Amino acid sequence: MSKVDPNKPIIQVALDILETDRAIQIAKESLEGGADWLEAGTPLIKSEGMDVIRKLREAFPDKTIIADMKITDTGAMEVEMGAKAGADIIVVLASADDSTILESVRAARKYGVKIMADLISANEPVFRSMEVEKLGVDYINVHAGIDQQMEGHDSLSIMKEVVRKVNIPVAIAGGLDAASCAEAVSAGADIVIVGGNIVRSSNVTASAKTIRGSVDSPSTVRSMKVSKDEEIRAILETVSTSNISDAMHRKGAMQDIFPMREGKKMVGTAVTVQTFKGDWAKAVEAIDEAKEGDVIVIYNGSRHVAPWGGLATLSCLNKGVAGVVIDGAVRDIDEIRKIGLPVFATCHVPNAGEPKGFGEINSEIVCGNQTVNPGDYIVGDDSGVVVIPKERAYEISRRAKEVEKTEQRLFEEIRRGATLSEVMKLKKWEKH
Ligand SMILES: O=C([C@H](O)CO)[C@H](O)[C@H](O)COP(=O)(O)O
Repeated sequence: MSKVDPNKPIIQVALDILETDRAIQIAKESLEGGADWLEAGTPLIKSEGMDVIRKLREAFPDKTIIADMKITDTGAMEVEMGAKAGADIIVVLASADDSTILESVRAARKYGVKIMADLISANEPVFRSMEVEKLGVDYINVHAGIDQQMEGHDSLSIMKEVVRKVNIPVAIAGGLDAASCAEAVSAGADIVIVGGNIVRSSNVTASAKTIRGSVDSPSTVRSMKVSKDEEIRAILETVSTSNISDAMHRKGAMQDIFPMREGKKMVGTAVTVQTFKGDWAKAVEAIDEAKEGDVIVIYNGSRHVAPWGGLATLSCLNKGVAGVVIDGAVRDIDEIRKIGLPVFATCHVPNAGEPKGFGEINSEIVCGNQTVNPGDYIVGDDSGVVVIPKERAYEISRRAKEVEKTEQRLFEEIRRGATLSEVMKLKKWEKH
């Protein structure tokens, strides 16, 4: 049961933005959507220093402001800094030494502010939550960090245990959306801390309103359980190959592979085919090996003889294959376009070669200068094709989604009249 006000859980919006002026604007839009508390996120504090707390205090004199300083040492000195800059609540890492937490609590009492202990990466988080309560902290935040979220961690199951063990208000953070906010509040969270799903959306006010609705009426929110593969595919359908390449530190794109028909998105898992110039047998046999939702990825290497054409494309359509990628040529381009299956290739040419039978299906290949293994996720769109190694598919798809959300907000700010370099403060962030 909530310890603050069971009928009105608090929405704390985490301003994980790098510039004060953008953070203030996003804070304003979040408040209009029903957010309650404003958090100067750790990246914002690192980028702008304590001045951002002063500016937030100036802009929002009546609002509760949290300084997410994640204090690890010199508790008294840092709490004093946060308090004097205007914060109401200061965040200390629960994994910090007891001496640091005690000093933070003592300083907080002296300056009339509160302490929130963040359980991010704490060993034995449930036990530590009881310890830090005894040390005098005012709030506990059960938190899956952003990097941890990308690998599939969430904080809900731990939070459910923590709320039963402590008597102080409990916050939860870590990639929360409307569904997980509702679940957290139903399980007893007093404060939901939401970053990306509010601050990086193109319509911050509408996103905050959606979260407000789910937090105030959690029983009306439905969540659907899906498999990891379904989750990965669903995310990949919504992001672009450029988002994915950004998420992979600007890697993963196949070279010299182009869509044979634009406007066709392709998402699937690889069936790989190693073929040889002038031989189309293995490429076509791979259609029988492929399952619904697979992408056939072929290395052929010839720009003059095509191992693929219209008949093979139609066979793929019948089997529910998601698309085809060929490091090499295709033919029957008019038929391929009519059939509508996404096909990506180096070029097109009328010659077909012969079905000789050399090569291999489902071994590691290199296609478009990228290594592809069977089962890797392959995404294609008008910009080209990217390969996501299957071992990192969940993480990369989540990171690509974050890239896409960040861009949505940048698009919105550019629509309002700024240029890209202005929004990104490009000069300031050039490498020195
Ligand atoms: O505290 C946070 C993180 O460690 C970066 O500073 C985030 O503010 C917190 O996780 C909430 O953000 P989302 O996970 O994006 O909702």
